[in-house]
Amino acid sequence: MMQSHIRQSGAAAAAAVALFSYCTAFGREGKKEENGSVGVHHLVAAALVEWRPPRRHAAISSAPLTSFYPNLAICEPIRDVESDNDDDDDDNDDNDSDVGFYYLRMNPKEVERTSLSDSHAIFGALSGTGMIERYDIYRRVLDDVAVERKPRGGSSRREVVIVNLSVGDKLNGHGGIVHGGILSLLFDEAMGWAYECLRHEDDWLDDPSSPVTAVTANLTVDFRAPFVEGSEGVIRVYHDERKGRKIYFTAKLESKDGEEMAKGSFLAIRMKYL
Ligand SMILES: CCCCCCCCCCCCCCCC(=O)SCCNC(=O)CCNC(=O)[C@H](O)C(C)(C)COP(=O)(O)OP(=O)(O)OC[C@H]1O[C@@H](n2cnc3c(N)ncnc32)[C@H](O)[C@@H]1OP(=O)(O)O
Repeated sequence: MMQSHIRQSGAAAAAAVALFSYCTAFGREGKKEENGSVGVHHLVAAALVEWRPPRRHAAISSAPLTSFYPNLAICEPIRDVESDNDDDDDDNDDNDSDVGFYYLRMNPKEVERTSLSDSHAIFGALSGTGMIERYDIYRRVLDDVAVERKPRGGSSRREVVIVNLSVGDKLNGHGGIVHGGILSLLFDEAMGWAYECLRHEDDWLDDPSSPVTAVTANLTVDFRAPFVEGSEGVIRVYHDERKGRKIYFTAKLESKDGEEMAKGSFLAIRMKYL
């Protein structure tokens, strides 16, 4: 109802830039700039009790609340990125360009695995100043029209999750360059969230009654450019294919300027007994 749509065709990059710019325009403490231009309306999830994401995130994560972790987010209309894209001519758009989506921020504290802050690598031991300073996960949600048009079956490549992240100066390999193992970790986690998001889609699991816990069986990362300490970036995870228990993903890490810093491919396998 209140959701705005980000145009998929030609505007995805703009959306990402807007998302990134917006996320990084505010401090980690979530202070909103005076006279900030984003998000005037908000819906608060009724079930939200303990944790509320800063408004800066809510502004890019408009969502009609669904049964999918219903207490994850405060919802506000997303920023209208179309206004940043005036080159687009509405009259000339074909139907496909009307397909829309928005991003919904996920809350790790709602999830048993990631809420184990003492033992979780990203949200626990390696979280903090100089280390993983930000790891904000957003599920990409299709609007109603897009859902209707979404290809069914196991081989529809699409972006599932993005992660807005920042890494400090204490996780390097070479001086000033973030350790490749750390980047692999960041990729691996992002893929895990993508899997979790997919498996909650009604039509996605061919056999919902079978075990749904998945683990990473294979992870390959190509490092394209040094990700320097103190950098911010965005990981985009794409679901490529599903073959029975095997789920294939690819991902890329983009710098703040949109440069591809690394890309990864993943195979997650649903376990037999968990
Ligand atoms: C909003 C909510 C957010 C939630 C937020 C939480 C998210 C939560 C998500 C969890 C994601 C966590 C993200 C961190 C992910 C880790 O870090 S997990 C930890 C690291 N990974 C592990 O410990 C896995 C260890 N390995 C294993 O347990 C087992 O080898 C596996 C992967 C379960 C496979 O064992 P298996 O089921 O016995 O496999 P098997 O029947 O032999 O083979 C099945 C198929 O897979 C193939 N295969 C098996 N292994 C491989 C391989 N390494 N390479 C290629 N193919 C393979 C086989 O060839 C076979 O293929 P088909 O013949 O069917 O075509």
